[in-house]
Amino acid sequence: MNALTDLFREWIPQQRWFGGKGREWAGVTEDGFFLDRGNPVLSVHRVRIEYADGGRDTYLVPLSWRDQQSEELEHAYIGAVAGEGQESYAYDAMRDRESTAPWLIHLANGSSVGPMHFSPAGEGDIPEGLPGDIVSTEQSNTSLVYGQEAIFKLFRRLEPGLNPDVEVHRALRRTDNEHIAPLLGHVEIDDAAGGEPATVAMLQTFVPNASDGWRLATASVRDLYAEGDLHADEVGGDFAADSERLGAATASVHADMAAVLPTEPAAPEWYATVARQMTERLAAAIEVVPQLREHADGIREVYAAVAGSSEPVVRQRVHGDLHLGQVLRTATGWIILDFEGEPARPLASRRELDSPLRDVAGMLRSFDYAARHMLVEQPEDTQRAYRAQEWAARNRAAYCAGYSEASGLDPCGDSPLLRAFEADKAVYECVYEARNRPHWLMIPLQSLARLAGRD
Ligand SMILES: Nc1ncnc2c1ncn2[C@@H]1O[C@H](COP(=O)(O)OP(=O)(O)O)[C@@H](O)[C@H]1O
Ligand SMILES: O=P(O)(O)O[C@H]1O[C@H](CO)[C@@H](O[C@H]2O[C@H](CO)[C@@H](O)[C@H](O)[C@H]2O)[C@H](O)[C@H]1O
Repeated sequence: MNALTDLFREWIPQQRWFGGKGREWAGVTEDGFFLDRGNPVLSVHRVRIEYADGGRDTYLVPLSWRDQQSEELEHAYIGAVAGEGQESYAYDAMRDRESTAPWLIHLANGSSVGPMHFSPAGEGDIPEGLPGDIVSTEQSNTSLVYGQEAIFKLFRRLEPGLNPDVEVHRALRRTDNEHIAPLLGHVEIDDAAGGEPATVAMLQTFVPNASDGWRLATASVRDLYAEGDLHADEVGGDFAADSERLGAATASVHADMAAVLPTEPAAPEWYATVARQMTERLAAAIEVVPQLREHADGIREVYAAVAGSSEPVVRQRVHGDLHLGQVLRTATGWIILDFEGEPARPLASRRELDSPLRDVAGMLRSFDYAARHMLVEQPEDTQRAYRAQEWAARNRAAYCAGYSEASGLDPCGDSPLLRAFEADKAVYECVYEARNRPHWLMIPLQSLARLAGRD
């Protein structure tokens, strides 16, 4: 019979949200408590993993329990564990609709259950009583949608401190910004050793009838590829007007973040610090993606230009991982989601003040991705590569124009900082792709060749 930790050892590495793929496990321990003793029973487990490389992570895993195996729940089945006198069958509670209601009930009541504390953001706007359905585009976290009204995001990897997604959305509630989805509540868990609590989850208003930017942008790229003789501005699916509106939405959210959260003019030494941090990240990335070595000198030069720069920068809180998959287009405009920053970075660094150009660079990278991801299958098709370049250039320019019009600041002039942020993001993407989608690694690698001036 399995011990729970044996099940976790087998099951967790296969999960999309697990960020330690490829790392050997040296040990695993868990502690759990019951969040709901109804039928099914819902338990929550903190799973502490020690890696052979000396690193550690703690993941949060909610389980639902049945006395008998259920055919209907086969997709969520994890394994059998010896219980008191009989076996119990463990299921992934986020994929078991019948065990999704307690999260909202506890949030509406502002309960504390064991080490877990539920905090509603306002009065009476939590749709308790509805079951939640898992969002199929599961990424670093796991989300449940409750009846098109609210979306509950479970942060899988626990870190001490308030998650920036909760922190920023909570601050932005005061601004009524029309480009974000309002926060409805959040959940924290105490640290067993008496440290700061970790953020476990957040609940947000669900944005109905929306399409994400990645889907829309890639549909536009497909339209362009289908029309062999036309330019990006001549085909039906031109995306430039949307890119421009997206630029304006980004500027509006940046302005409100600066209004309600701290800001600070960059000190002269900030530029050198940023350049050093990016250089260090490159060195670490080369260990994971040796193909980066070929471009390393050029990239270091791009970073060195920042160290000597005096571009005026007011540092502020930023999104930190802005890309087309993080924005939703509704009938009236764009909504920006997911302010938790790059999931692989330590929380403290994701909460640091930064230049808003960090986000602009993220979105510019995303236009590049949208244009080029269909070249992965046809790397030799130079005509398509040319057209991809044309689409990316048109939409990047439109995004910058929208940002500039809304903020009065052109983010995309000849800026060493912007270029370096693009390179830094592409280095991050190389590591991300090598770990998650190796066949897409060529997308950021080719961009780095261009940014580093070798292509
Ligand atoms: N407020 C919302 N309204 C509608 N859909 C949402 C909302 N928040 C997130 N989503 C959907 O859920 C997906 C994952 O959400 P996201 O916050 O980006 O999680 P992750 O951190 O796992 O990437 C998004 O791509 C989006 O399609
Ligand atoms: O949405 P997440 O917070 O999980 O972000 C991670 O996954 C993204 C992939 O979905 C990754 O984004 C990269 O791929 C996108 C296309 O799928 C592309 O639009 C982005 O520009 C590119 O960076 C993101 O970097 C990662 O943090």
